[in-house]
This record gives sequence, structure tokens and C-alpha cells, in this order.
Amino acid sequence: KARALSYKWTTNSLTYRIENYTPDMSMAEVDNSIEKALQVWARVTPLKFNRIYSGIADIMISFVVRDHGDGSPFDGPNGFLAHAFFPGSGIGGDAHFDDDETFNFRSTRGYNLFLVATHEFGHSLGLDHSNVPGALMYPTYSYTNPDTFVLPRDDVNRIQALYG
Ligand SMILES: O=C1CC=C(NS(=O)(=O)c2ccc(-c3ccccc3)cc2)CC1=O
Ligand SMILES: [Ca+2]
Ligand SMILES: [Zn+2]
Ligand SMILES: [Zn+2]
Repeated sequence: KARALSYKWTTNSLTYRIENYTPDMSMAEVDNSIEKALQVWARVTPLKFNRIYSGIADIMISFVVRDHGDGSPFDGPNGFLAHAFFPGSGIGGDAHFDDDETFNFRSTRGYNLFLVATHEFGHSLGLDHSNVPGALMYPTYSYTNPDTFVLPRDDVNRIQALYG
């Protein structure tokens, strides 16, 4: 794992690994959703993300259900959708998605994986929730067309305050 202060990574080059897949979508759709979600943040910071296929990445991405060994068990369908850990060693930076949810690539059925992942990666990079309605880091999910998604100003300002 890269070195981190308690609230941000101290390197601009981070690794990520997709440990497993959800049956809701094709592997290519999951890969694409994750890549696009990381690019949202890479575009407005000096951060670079490199995918690895084995070993320990800074951002380990997995689809899990119920108790999965980190003291924050998921809760079945609905309720919590995902969570991610702030920068740091061990579980720091990792993002877990509740596989009892239905994630999708472009439909409005269930939750859009790209949007949820972009939100969670905000946490993986050190962002807390925003109190600005409409911000991506606002605590409640709201559907936005992924093809026309633009990172809201509040999120840009806050991530650039960390890594600008
Ligand atoms: O920090 C936390 C802890 C609790 C959470 N609740 S959640 O899993 O139901 C969740 C809610 C909203 C989102 C979300 C918000 C904005 C855009 C996309 C997803 C993601 C997960 C999500 C989260 O990231
Ligand atoms: Ca759930
Ligand atoms: Zn977890
Ligand atoms: Zn959140």
C-alpha cells in the first residue's frame, strides 16, 4: 500500500484491483464502470490509477454480502449499498459493494455502479460527505445519466483542496 497521512494519500500514483465481479453485469461493464469512476477523480487532480491483477492494491475493490470481515457487515437488499475506507494502510482505500444490491451499467433499475463507485472512491481518496445537495459526495444516491455526468463544483473544490 502507498503511504498515507490519515486523510490523504501521500503519493499521486495509486494502484487498484478488482478482486471479484457481480453477476448483475458483464465483467467488461464492471471494468468500464470502475475505470470511468476513477477517471472522474483523475481528471481534476494529479492522481494516476494503475490496475493490478494480483497482490495488494491501494484500492481493493470487491463485491461482498453481509458479514465480510471488516466489522461493517452489509444488510441484504437496500439499506447500505457500499462503503469505502479513507486513505491508509491495510483496509485503507478499499471499496466494498453490497452484492445483495442490483448494480447496473446504464439502466435505471437498481443502482448505477459507475455513480456509486465514483462516490465511494471519493471516500477512498479522503473525502467526507458533502452537505451541498447535488454534490456527488452528498450522502444520498440520486440517479444521473453516466454519459452526461459532470463532477459537481463542490466535489472538484474539495478534492483539489486535498490533491490540487
Ligand atoms: O459513507 C458511507 C456510509 C453509508 C453509505 N450509505 S449507502 O451505502 O446507502 C450509499 C448512499 C449513497 C451513495 C451515493 C451517493 C451519491 C452518489 C452515488 C452514491 C452510496 C452509498 C454510503 C457511504 O459511502
Ligand atoms: Ca444493502
Ligand atoms: Zn466492507
Ligand atoms: Zn458516502
